[in-house]
Amino acid sequence: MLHLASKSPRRRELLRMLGLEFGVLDLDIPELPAPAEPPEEYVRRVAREKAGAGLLRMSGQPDAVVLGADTEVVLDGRIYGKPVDAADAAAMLRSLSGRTHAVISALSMVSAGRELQAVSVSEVTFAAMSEDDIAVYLATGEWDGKAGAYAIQGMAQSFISHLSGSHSGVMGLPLHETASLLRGFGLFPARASASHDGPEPMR
Ligand SMILES: Cc1cn([C@H]2C[C@H](O)[C@@H](COP(=O)(O)OP(=O)(O)OP(=O)(O)O)O2)c(=O)[nH]c1=O
Repeated sequence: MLHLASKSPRRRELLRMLGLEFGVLDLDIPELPAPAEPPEEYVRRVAREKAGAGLLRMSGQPDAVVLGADTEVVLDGRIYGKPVDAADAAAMLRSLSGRTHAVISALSMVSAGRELQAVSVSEVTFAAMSEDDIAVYLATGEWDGKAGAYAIQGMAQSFISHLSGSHSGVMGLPLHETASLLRGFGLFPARASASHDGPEPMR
């Protein structure tokens, strides 16, 4: 049985699109880069820690397969995680304004004795944002809980002028790579008996 080790409603919605049945594990994994830790290594490490903690939680079930994911925004080698408050979000948006940044999403899929990993890197270009634009965006609240203080699945599309890469990857769960890992575990495509409620609206 597949379990998604994530509190993120976006990851749940995206994984549902692949038509599999899965459980959800609510875990709290500390997210803090080590000094001088390269961004991609950090994102991989956190995804692996989430999956590993999920597997530990499922230790009574030897056939459990657990998926963990992590997403960070990276600009000039600096990692932008989830903003702590609106002022932090404003500072992030000012830094991203008028520039192209990377969004790195890492996946780790584990079972007892096996791990597969994948990484999706996308490039996102922001148009220049005025202080007014930033204030309007902050008022939507969309930035809360999102790496880099924006959500590509929402109003942020009004200032994203270019995306090169994976839309689902920027949202937190790159579905092409997820499907590849699931194939590696013999879980994709889903058997016809798996129920599929269909995608729900993005938030
Ligand atoms: C850049 C971007 C990020 N995000 C979200 C995806 C992730 O949920 C979040 C990055 O934080 P993460 O730490 O990757 O994930 P999370 O804390 O939300 O959930 P969990 O650790 O329990 O799996 O930012 C968007 O929804 N849209 C975007 O455009």
